[in-house]
Amino acid sequence: MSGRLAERIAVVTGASSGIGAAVCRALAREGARVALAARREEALRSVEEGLEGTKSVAVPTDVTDREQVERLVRRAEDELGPVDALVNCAGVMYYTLMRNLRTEEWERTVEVNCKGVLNCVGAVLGGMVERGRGHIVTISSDAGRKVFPGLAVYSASKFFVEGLSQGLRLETAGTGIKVTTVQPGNVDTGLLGMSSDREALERYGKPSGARVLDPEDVAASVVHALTQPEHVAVNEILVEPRDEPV
Ligand SMILES: NC(=O)C1=CN([C@@H]2O[C@H](COP(=O)(O)OP(=O)(O)OC[C@H]3O[C@@H](n4cnc5c(N)ncnc54)[C@H](OP(=O)(O)O)[C@@H]3O)[C@@H](O)[C@H]2O)C=CC1
Ligand SMILES: CC(=O)[C@H](N)C(=O)O
Repeated sequence: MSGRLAERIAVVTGASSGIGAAVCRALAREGARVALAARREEALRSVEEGLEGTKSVAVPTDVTDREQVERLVRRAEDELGPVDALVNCAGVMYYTLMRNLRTEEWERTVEVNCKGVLNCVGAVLGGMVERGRGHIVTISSDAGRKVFPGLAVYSASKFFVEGLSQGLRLETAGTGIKVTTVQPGNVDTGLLGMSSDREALERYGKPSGARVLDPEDVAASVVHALTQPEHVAVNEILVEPRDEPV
């Protein structure tokens, strides 16, 4: 398979829908071998079936479970080869007003968006350092740069991802590893459907009417970061709908 990422091996979480699925398709088109991870097995397999002519493996995984994530990376390495790139797309977003105390949704956000990313980074980092190469890309958000009302916990989780990535980048400089965050504004996916706090949704979750991003627009940013020359690190990409700047 030819392409700018030929023979590169990528693990993509959140691969069963939205941005993660688009990232898998874009990486496969560039020739990468892809390990797809998320919890919904059927959706994962249907994304895998749509990948064009590359080797892939679909591994049902809950990123909040460290053992499952370690198993994912072992499967990827056994079936595809040493992992060159991790793309963290798995995430949840709940519109909640702090005073409405949606504590389960707060906890879920921390579990998936913060601990899930830590579990995935922890599972690939040792191998990348040993091999002297690797790229960790995390789908953060424009909410990782600026807090949105109704999204205090979500924004905080994305600030966590930004802080983690900065620290990782500083500590791994000189080891051959690159660390990128992609910070999308609104993207046309099912992410909004998760909120149960009607008041928060009503106040802050209504679409502006502007044309938002497609998942493929975000996937293109991931491919851009992954296809730079060896000495070039694209550390952050802010990509927003033209008519919704924050
Ligand atoms: N849509 C938007 O406007 C924006 C989205 N983002 C970020 O993009 C990322 C992807 O979201 P998006 O594509 O929009 O939404 P989707 O809801 O389409 O995708 C979320 C993905 O995360 C997976 N996921 C959720 N929980 C877990 C878990 N515990 N373990 C493994 N996988 C999990 C889901 O798979 P499954 O349910 O099968 O486990 C799904 O594949 C998120 O991190 C989000 O914060 C950032 C900015 C804007
Ligand atoms: C703050 C936002 O709504 C952002 N578009 C996101 O979904 O992360």
